[in-house]
Amino acid sequence: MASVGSGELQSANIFIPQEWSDAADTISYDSNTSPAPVALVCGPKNSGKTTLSRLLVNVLLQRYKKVAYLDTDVGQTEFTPPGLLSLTTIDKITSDLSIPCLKTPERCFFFGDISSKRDPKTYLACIFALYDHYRKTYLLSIGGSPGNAAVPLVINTTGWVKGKLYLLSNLFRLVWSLFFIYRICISAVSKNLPAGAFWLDDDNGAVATLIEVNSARQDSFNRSVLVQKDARLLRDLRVMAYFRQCFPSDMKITTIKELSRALAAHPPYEILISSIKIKHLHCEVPKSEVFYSLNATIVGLAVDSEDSENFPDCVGLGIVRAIDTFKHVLYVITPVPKSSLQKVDLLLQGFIEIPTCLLQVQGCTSPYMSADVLPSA
Ligand SMILES: Nc1ncnc2c1ncn2[C@@H]1O[C@H](COP(=O)(O)OP(=O)(O)OP(=O)(O)O)[C@@H](O)[C@H]1O
Repeated sequence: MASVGSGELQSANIFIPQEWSDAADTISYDSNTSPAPVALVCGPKNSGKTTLSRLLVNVLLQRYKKVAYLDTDVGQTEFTPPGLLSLTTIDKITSDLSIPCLKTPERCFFFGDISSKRDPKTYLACIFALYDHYRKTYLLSIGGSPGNAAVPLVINTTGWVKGKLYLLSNLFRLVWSLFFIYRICISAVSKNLPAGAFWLDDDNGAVATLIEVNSARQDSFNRSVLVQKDARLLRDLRVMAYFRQCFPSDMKITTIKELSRALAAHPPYEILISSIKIKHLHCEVPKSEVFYSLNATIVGLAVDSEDSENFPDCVGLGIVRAIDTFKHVLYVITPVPKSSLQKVDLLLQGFIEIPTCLLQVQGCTSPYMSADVLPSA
């Protein structure tokens, strides 16, 4: 396959400095080794980790048919709505490095929060389960053979802030087949991750190559800086883009008001309460309050694992539209296809919320969005 360098992969509003290009090309020069490379991108919040990860995926797709992407950034997810930890395979180069797009992950868990803070143990365990899935599917079964059959892995991490070093170090240690660690730095040294292989114990030999690059954005003094973004707004947009998928793409929904009304009018799925389990993550809810807490919220639609050691697979998100306690039925809106929905037997509730802007549309009465639609508890 003819190869173009990473320089040719940049998009209009994204600037790829030479340093980034060279760093990204390293992964493809060294890719003749077996097994396929595993690269992890880390650095401070808003330093460009996601943008660099997308560039790495594009560079790898010039050499490999498929690239796996392990998204550990629950607050700013790449291919899913927020609150999910996922492993996705990609087979097409992204033409615009500045925008995320929704994709159906190969494996996905509902973590149910936008940060690992509340439950770092479960967070790391989910990531390890996803990595293990990658390892068993793509490293062990194919024998790690180089070439088109091999599937490299890019891991994007959550923005590093002081106090979270143990979490990142543990994550690095879990992923034993790491080849490259891309560490993005900014000029304000105190905000950077410690230099060198900070995650290794003294007696643990370093195997991964550490590649340090500066953030691409510079101020007028040529200092590498962070680009602030409105994380909450971006999360709300991802949730709305996700539920927009409930409707055909040619249906005219261009404003929040139109989406809100379309969701209010959308026929929900009926789920018999007796056919599912309900689990609240990160908090305990008294039995008598379970339905009150579920009503008009976002839930993870999951398939309970028979093996209690495993996390339940999540097939997507749903909005609990209403609950009829007399009929023992839950009404759920979701873009998940019926075939996948039939396997769902567990609803997971966390802290992922319906965007306020969707609930506050003029003419709709929150949380039911409009009158005369469905009975509720
Ligand atoms: N090379 C670049 N050229 C232009 N803009 C960039 C570049 N790198 C990052 N940005 C912009 O900076 C902002 C932060 O980038 P990005 O989302 O990649 O950072 P991040 O480190 O992944 O953030 P987070 O810590 O929230 O996960 C975005 O608006 C992005 O478009």
